[in-house]
Amino acid sequence: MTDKQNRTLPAQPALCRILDANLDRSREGLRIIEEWCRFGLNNADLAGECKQLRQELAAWHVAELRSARDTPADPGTELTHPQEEQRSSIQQLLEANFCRVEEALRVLEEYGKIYDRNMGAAFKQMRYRVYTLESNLLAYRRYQQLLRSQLYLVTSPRDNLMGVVEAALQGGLTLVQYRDKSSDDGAKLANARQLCELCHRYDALLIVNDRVDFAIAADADGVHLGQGDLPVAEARKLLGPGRIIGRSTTNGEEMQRAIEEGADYIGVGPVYSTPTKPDKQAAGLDYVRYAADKSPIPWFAIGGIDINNLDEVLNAGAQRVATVRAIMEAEQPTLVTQFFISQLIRMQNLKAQKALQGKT
Ligand SMILES: Cc1ncc(COP(=O)(O)OP(=O)(O)O)c(N)n1
Ligand SMILES: Cc1ncsc1CCOP(=O)(O)O
Ligand SMILES: [Mg+2]
Repeated sequence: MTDKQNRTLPAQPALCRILDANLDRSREGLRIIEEWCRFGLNNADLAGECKQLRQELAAWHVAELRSARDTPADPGTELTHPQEEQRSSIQQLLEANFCRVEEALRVLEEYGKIYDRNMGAAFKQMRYRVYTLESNLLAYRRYQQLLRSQLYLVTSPRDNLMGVVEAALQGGLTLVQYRDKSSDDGAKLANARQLCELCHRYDALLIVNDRVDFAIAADADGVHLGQGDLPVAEARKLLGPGRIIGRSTTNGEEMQRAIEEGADYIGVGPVYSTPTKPDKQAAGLDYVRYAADKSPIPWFAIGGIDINNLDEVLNAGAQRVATVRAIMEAEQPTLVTQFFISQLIRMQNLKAQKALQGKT
C-alpha cells in the first residue's frame, strides 16, 4: 500500500480523524490480546498473528491520518463506559478487547471505502482474520485449562448449587460439570447459564453433562457424553472444533474408541461402586492402572472417590480425579477442594522427583 495511491480527492479532516482513531483502537486492542497470547499462553503462533495484524494496520496509518488527530477537541476522550473500568477475569478482558478490535475494523472498513478504494476489502479481510484468531485463542485457552485441571467437580442438584460451586471455586477448582438428572429443561438451561457465568468469573471451565443443545445454548466450554449419548463425531459437528468433548469409559475397549472418535478427555470409572450411579458396576483400580499406562489423552478417575481413598487412587496412577459427593455434600467445600488439590499436586511433584532421580 502506498499513501494516496488509490485516491482522487483530498480527504476530509473528519474522515481522517475517524480512520486515525480506529487504527489506534484496533492496534491497541490487538496489543492487549497479543500480550496474553505471549505471556499468558506462551503461544508463539497466536502472538505472531496478532503482531502481523498490528503491522498491517500500522502500514495503513499514514502521516496524513496521524496528523489529523486533535485529542484536546475530541469529545470522546472523556466518555468511558462503567464496564471499561471493571474487568473481572482474563476471559472478560479478552472478550472486551476482541469486541473493540472487531468494531474498529468494521468502522475502518466502512469509512475506509471513501478514503482509499482498497481499504474496505483490506479491513474486511482483517476482520475475518480476527474472528478466526478469537476462536483459535478460545479453543487453545480451553484446552490449556483442561490440561491444568487436576480436580473435576461434577455437580448434583442442591438448593444452594451456586453457593457450593462457588465455595469450591474459591478453593482453587478450575473444572466443573453441570450434571442434573431431575430438573426440567427450563431450569437446567437457567442453571447451566448461571454456572457458566460463575465459572468464567473464576477462570474455570463449565462442561454440561449429556446435552449438546444446552452446552451450545449456555455457551458452555463443552459437553460430557456417556456411552449411551451422542457419538463424539456428531457432537463435534454441532459444537465445532473449539469446545471440549469428554466421554465416559469403563474399560480399555471404550477408552480406545473414545480416543479414536476424537474425545478431548475421558472419565475412567466408576473406580468404586457409588450411590451417585447405583446401576453402574465398579471398574476398579485395575482400570485406573490400565488408564495410567495406556491413555494418551487427559483422563479423570471417577466414582466413589473421597478424601479417605484418594491416596489409593493416586497410587494406582491417577493424576486427575472427578468427584460428586465428596464436594457437593461437604460441610466445607472450599477446604475439601483445597485438600484434593494439595494431594494431587503432592503426587505430581513426587512423580516429577522420581522421574528426575531416574535420569541421574
Ligand atoms: C468425568 C465424568 N466421567 C463419567 C461420567 C459419567 O457419564 P455417563 O456415563 O453419561 O453417566 P451420567 O453422568 O450421565 O449419569 C461423568 N458424568 N463425568
Ligand atoms: C457420574 C459418574 N460416573 C461414573 S461414577 C459417577 C458418579 C460419581 O459420584 P461420586 O463421586 O459421588 O461417587
Ligand atoms: Mg450421560
